[in-house]
Amino acid sequence: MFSHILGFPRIGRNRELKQAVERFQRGKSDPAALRQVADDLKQQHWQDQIHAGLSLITTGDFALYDHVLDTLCLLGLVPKRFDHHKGPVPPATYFRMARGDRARNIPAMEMTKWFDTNYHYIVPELGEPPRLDLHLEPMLADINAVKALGHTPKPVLLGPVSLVHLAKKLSPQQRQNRLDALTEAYLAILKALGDLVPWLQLDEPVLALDLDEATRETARAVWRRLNQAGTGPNLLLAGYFAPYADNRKTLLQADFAGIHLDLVRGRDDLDPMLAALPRETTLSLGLVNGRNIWKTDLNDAFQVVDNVVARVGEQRVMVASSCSLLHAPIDLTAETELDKDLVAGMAFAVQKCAEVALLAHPASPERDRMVAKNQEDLTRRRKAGQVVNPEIRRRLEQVTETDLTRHSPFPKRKRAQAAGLNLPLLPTTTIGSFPQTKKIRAKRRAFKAGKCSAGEYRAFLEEEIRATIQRQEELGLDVLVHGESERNDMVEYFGEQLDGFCFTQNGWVQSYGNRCVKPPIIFGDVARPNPMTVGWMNFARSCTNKPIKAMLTGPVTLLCWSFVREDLPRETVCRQLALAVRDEVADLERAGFPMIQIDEAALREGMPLRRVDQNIYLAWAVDAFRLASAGVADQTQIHTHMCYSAFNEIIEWIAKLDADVISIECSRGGMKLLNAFADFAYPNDVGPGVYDIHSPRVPDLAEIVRLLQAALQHIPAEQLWVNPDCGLKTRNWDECTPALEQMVQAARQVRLHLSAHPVA
Ligand SMILES: Nc1nc2c(c(=O)[nH]1)N[C@@H](CNc1ccc(C(=O)N[C@@H](CCC(=O)N[C@@H](CCC(=O)N[C@@H](CCC(=O)O)C(=O)O)C(=O)O)C(=O)O)cc1)CN2
Ligand code: MET
Ligand SMILES: [Zn+2]
Repeated sequence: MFSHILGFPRIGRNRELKQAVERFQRGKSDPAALRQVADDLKQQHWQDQIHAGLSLITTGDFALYDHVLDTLCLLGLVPKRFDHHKGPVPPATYFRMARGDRARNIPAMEMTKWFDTNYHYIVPELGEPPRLDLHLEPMLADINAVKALGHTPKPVLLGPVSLVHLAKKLSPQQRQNRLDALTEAYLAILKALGDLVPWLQLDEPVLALDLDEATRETARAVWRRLNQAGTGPNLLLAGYFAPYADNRKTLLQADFAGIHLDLVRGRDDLDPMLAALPRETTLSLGLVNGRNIWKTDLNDAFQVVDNVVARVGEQRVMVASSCSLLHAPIDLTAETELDKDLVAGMAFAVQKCAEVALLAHPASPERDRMVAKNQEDLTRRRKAGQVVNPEIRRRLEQVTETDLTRHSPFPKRKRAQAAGLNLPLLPTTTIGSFPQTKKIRAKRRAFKAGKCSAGEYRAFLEEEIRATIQRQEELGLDVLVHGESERNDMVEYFGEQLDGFCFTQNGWVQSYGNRCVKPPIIFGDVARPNPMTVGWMNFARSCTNKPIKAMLTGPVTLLCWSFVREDLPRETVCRQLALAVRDEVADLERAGFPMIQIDEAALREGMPLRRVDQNIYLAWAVDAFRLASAGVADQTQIHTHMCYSAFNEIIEWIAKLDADVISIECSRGGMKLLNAFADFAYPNDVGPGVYDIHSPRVPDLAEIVRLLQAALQHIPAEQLWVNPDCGLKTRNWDECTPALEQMVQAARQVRLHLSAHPVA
């Protein structure tokens, strides 16, 4: 029986990739040095898979920045503005596509969420007629490298249907035309692969989405053509993150030699798939969860494998991870500080490879022993301390609708807040974080390593906060923030102060390009033993007479950006988090903070991919936000923030959050997002981002004025706030100071214009 994973994490055990990419971007290394790091990492990942005992070794899953960007480069699909004509895309151009170019004033390609994960991909631009120019050398080199190790490579390629579906908006004709061209390109790839490898994994993650009949029809035609190529490897179609559900029929009609099932998210697919499976088709059983850090229940998994083998025969079964392991940290053995009972229940990428390999073993005493050990480990984890907190469970039972509802409706609150705050029209503010400089990170590392005392660390951060506030005063911003310099990450920082969480030392996961996160682990009931932010906020307030907006992360985002226990419904864990945030909000209000921002950056991302599941999620997610935020008096202004959010379909739910002010990412889309707000007559205040913080490029005054004027077409001036798209932690001061100067200047200019031309 074949065993394989859908992809391995790319960053390296010690984030070698991040360091190498940053060195290259700073001009401190050359393409050869960068390539050497990439080659070493790939070798390591193959060795990890070989060592685990997997029978197919995955290639083509590595990327220096993003795998969608790599696919575009493999196909030669470089947008015109990057001025690349023919030949392999050099690294400098590759990174320019991802990050833009400040010196040459070339905007970056867009980046957005990869399905419902915290990974971000580069959005393909296929608006210009494609000039396909295949560069298969890296793909073939990897295949040959694995062969040279004496193993069977299984290359992965993002499929044409998904590539076009994920691209920036195309007309139906453009879509068809691009698909036709891509199909030819993929046929050429199959031809080039010939009989070099037995399988090619063709990823078509769009199968996790609700597709209309026309899209399915086109997809089927494309896939059939690839499958009828008559040359090249067998195609193993891989979808993941949701059941295929009503896309199943299309898939079955496309003649794939193999079909992968995500049996973590799509267990319901299994029986109907078995019932309808063509006689020759191989099934890949995705039994090991690529999205979480808990061990697989091997007893349960073997039952599935044994059943399927009994039905279709061993020859036609593979075992696999549910999706790519990109979303998991790399190696549990690096974690020496975690509670041993909890560790007994965990598996990171390397351990998951071993689980998959084991699942391909035929029944034997050895296998029985491994399963027994697995069951013992799972029991040990279940019994680990602190899992149940009776007080929290009691409090949650007592929550009523009143706890989820503000005292007065928004118009009345708005008057009460205006009286206390005295802000100008179009108030200017930021989203919370200011640059996390090397200096700040180095100090935190020294503190965590015991090389700097708590007092020294505190004094250092207070100086950072004081300086950040002074800079904001100099910039003339209306509502100030403390800058978040004390936070390693907006989720990890709160997790560290809550019961029920534990932390890895090195459990990094790629979020985009060189940026990684270290998601905390929620293993037990969540409770907040002490205030988490009040001390820093008080200090910030002592530095200025201007209003300070206190800064929290909301319950849904804490949930989505953590690894979560699986013995309670997510909804319940989320409500526990909401209670903890609610207590913090109450403490901040009592301490006299009239503005509190509760970030829900992940609210949209956490939405299930299938429409049938969405309303259930949105209902509990919105309730969790309300539970966290609604306990305050009318005068207290609740802000929230969301990034990368396609809101059009969920605007009613956004309104139900009933935040007094919402700031959202908008600038790259030229305020198009605001159509939804205008069409729905969104009642509360809105701060559409007017400055793209994801690029080092500094916007000019006219550009921001234009965006503000566009926003005023949709949102009445009385409801409009002025702010960047997101936090500034990834920028440096040289980038964000001039950008914020322009932003404040633009707000002043538009205010003047409004007072000279009052709207009737
Ligand atoms: N969880 C989460 N998800 C998110 C976001 C977010 O902010 N958090 N933002 C959106 C975009 N995604 C992002 C993800 C990560 C980063 C980011 O800046 N990550 C940092 C790491 C942040 C961190 O946790 N830093 C720690 C540890 C830093 C570190 O690496 N320290 C070095 C030393 C640092 C030095 O001397 O330079 C070391 O230990 O070796 C800290 O500050 O304490 C990075 O990759 O560089 C930004 C945006 C969406 N998803
Ligand atoms: C990813 S959303 C970021 C919100 C947070 N308050 C910040 O400014 O960094
Ligand atoms: Zn954001």
